[in-house]
Order: sequence, then structure tokens, then C-alpha cells
Amino acid sequence: MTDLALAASATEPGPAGGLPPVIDARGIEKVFAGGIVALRGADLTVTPGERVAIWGESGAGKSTLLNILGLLDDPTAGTYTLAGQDTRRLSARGKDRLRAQAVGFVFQAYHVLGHRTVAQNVNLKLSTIAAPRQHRATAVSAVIDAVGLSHREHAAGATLSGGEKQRLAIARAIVSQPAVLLADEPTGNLDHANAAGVLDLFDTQARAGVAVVVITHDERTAAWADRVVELHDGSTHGGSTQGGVA
Ligand SMILES: Nc1ncnc2c1ncn2[C@@H]1O[C@H](COP(=O)(O)OP(=O)(O)OP(=O)(O)O)[C@@H](O)[C@H]1O
Repeated sequence: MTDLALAASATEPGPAGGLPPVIDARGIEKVFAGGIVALRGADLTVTPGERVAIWGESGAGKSTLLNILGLLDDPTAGTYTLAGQDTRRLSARGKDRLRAQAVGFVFQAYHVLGHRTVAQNVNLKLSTIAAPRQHRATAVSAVIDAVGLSHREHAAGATLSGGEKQRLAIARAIVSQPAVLLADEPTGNLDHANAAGVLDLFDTQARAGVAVVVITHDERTAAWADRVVELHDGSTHGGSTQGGVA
């Protein structure tokens, strides 16, 4: 388990008697400019090591919720505690710091830098959290090995296959040992074998205590999750296992 996940689980046990949630979002509303209501009272609690799929039709608010969970956007109402920190109390800089330390992102479109090598892509994430320079090379090599890309460590990102790009994106997301991994359609561009490889890597993270939250339209990915949370018109169904807040 990562330090942040441990810190989050070191508080009182949750209402259900298990680990307290590392993600605890309640009554989340998001109204965009022009009055567009994307979320209307969404709830989501996720404990360390849990694998949660978020499922819902186009426009249901899935990406909006993921952006809020990843501190890329603020809710217009509701409370959100991430890794034990009430995000309403954080400055913009505090949110940047918590995001860099606690959250790893994986997107459908990979967002790999094509002109940088595999190792440089991963190393960039470590520079965002100011990791000690003497530890970076070892940490970078270890995660590149963990995702099965050692033979491509010095290849340019642009030369990787789609499956390799997504494994690189996962290496970059996990190198900082986040408490939470947030993924938006991570298997959407991949064939069955590569999608299964991505889910295997997520399993390894979950077993290490990382909370994994995945937006998906893919039934295999939904079947893989411990829990499927349905978003419908900005509201969650099954967002919490703890005390009926969903
Ligand atoms: N920046 C924005 N400004 C205004 N409206 C937005 C903005 N972002 C999203 N929306 C609207 O909020 C609603 C929810 O969008 P969101 O992208 O969260 O849905 P989604 O469930 O992820 O959809 P999809 O599966 O198609 O990606 C939609 O009506 C969308 O048009």
C-alpha cells in the first residue's frame, strides 16, 4: 500500500467496518456556465484496493465526475475528501500538490509524448512531484519493467504500438505511487489481449492497496470491477457500499 493510502486508512474504520474510503465524495453537483447541470448529487466512496467501474450513457457526467475526483475541476456543491484531506480546505496550490502525489491518470488517448523516450515520459511525472533525483532512474526503470516495456525503454513514444503506449501511460501514472488511479476508457482503443493486459496491471495496483476507478463502456471491464457505479443524468446508483449514501 502506498504512503498516502496508508495515511488514509490510518483513521477510524469506515461505517461498514472495513477500511475508510480513500475517495469520499458526497452530494457532488456540477453546474457549468450556461446552467448546464452535469452532476446533481453524485456520491462515490472507494476504499484502498477497491476496483470500481463507472458506467453510464453518453453525457451522464462520467468525465465530469472523474475530473472532480482527480482535482482537475471543482464541484459547485458537495464535499470531497481525498486521501484524508477535505479538498474544500485546500488552496489551488494545495490541490496541485495533492493531485500530483495522490492521483495517477490513464486516458483512452494515452497522452504519450511522441518525441520523448519511454524513460523520459515516465521521468517527467517524477519531476512534477520533485522526487529526489538520485532515486528517479531506479524508480523509472522499475515501473517500465513492471509494465513489460524494458526492451523499449529508450524508444521514442511515437514508435510504440497502441497497447505499448497504454502500458507506458500506466507506468507514468503509477511511478509516483498514487493512492488512487483514475482511468477514462483505458481499454477503449485496445484489442482484447491488450485490454486484458491493462486490467492485469490495474489488478496489481489494487492488490498493492491502490483504489482504481475506471470509466468504461466495455462490458469486460465492468465485469472485472469489484463494483459498478451507474451514473444516470448526473446521479449515481451504487456509489457507496457504506451506509446508504448512494
Ligand atoms: N466544460 C463544459 N462546459 C459546459 N458543459 C459541459 C462541459 N463539460 C461537460 N459538459 C456537459 O456536461 C454533461 C456531462 O458531460 P460528461 O463529459 O461528463 O459526460 P460523459 O458521461 O463523460 O459523456 P461521454 O460518455 O460522451 O464522454 C454533458 O451534457 C456535457 O455536454
